[in-house]
Amino acid sequence: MASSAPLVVRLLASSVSVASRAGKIVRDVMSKGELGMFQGKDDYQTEADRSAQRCIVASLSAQYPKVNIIGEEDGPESESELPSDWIISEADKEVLSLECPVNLHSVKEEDIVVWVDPLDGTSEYTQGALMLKRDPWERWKMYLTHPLISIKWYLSLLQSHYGFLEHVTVLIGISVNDKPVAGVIHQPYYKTMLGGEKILGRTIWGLQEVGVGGFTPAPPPDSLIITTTRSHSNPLVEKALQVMNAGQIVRVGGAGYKVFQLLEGKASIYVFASSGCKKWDTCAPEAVLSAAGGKLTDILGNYYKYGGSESRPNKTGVLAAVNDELHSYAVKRIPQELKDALSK
Ligand SMILES: Nc1ncnc2c1ncn2[C@@H]1O[C@H](COP(=O)(O)O)[C@@H](OP(=O)(O)O)[C@H]1O
Ligand SMILES: [Mg+2]
Ligand SMILES: [Mg+2]
Ligand SMILES: [Mg+2]
Repeated sequence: MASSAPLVVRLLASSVSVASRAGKIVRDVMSKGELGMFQGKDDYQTEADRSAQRCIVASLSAQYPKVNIIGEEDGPESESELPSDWIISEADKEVLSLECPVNLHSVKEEDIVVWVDPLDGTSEYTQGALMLKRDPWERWKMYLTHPLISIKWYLSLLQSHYGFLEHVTVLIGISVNDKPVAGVIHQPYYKTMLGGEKILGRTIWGLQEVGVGGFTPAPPPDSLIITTTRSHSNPLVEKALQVMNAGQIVRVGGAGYKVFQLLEGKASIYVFASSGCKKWDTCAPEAVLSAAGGKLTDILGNYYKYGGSESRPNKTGVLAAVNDELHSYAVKRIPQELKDALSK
């Protein structure tokens, strides 16, 4: 659909629509039960990661051919043709009607780099699958052959594995001149009940100077609650958590989901003192969080740059907070030797 809205607004509106379609692909791969998992360069990837990325990249590049789109999954190009319903040309109407910030009015396609993480939280996606995939008879056998496992314990295990799927997000971050200015976080397994019917998926978008939509942020918790990785910890990550003096540490998967935790008032600071996250993990979360009044940087307090030639790893970690005050508190608590260890 042709629209006279400025490019950044159109691209954000298209990204909102395509992120939902990618989220459906993620659910469909899980329902088929065959994840096609293999060990990529430095982490696992599944059929859902690959297919969701193909859907996003093909849809956006068809409409915005000169935009530089960088996705996480850079494996060999698939030979198979893309199903036609994976090419999305719709654009979210609410976003299309937004007032574009003045400094973004004249942005051209060549000035934009889009960072795509088709499935953030792959570890949680595969672990969520583990319990769902298992044959019900196999589950009963597991229960019957382990008399020490109570039904209550078993049900809570099942619940917690299914709960991991909520950590999965689809991330599309739009950067202009190195800076994330707009972004989309879509959560394919979020459940809402509408008139007795279960609706899956929700999307939050953020645009610089405009704010966020699709979701209403909640105030931060009264006490200091930190959110961090559940599957990629190491001694430096743990050290940085210890020094925060937090009342509670919540370990969840994915950079996108951790920013949801901040915006839902379930945590106030996100700390990850490790070089494991990449630009596609943080571009959309940074854009959305800053549009909501928060801040995402490395653990030294410096912003990352999102130009196309920047190195992919976020070498000096991630430190994000719901406001500037909590962000500076966290930067000050990180000891110099930890900052030095990551900067090496
Ligand atoms: N040590 C590491 N090696 C590889 N990827 C890492 C990593 N630490 C973090 N990441 C990536 O950063 C994202 C957030 O991690 P976490 O859930 O641990 O906070 C995940 O993205 P993906 O799931 O998209 O690969 C994860 O793979
Ligand atoms: Mg990955
Ligand atoms: Mg990721
Ligand atoms: Mg990913």
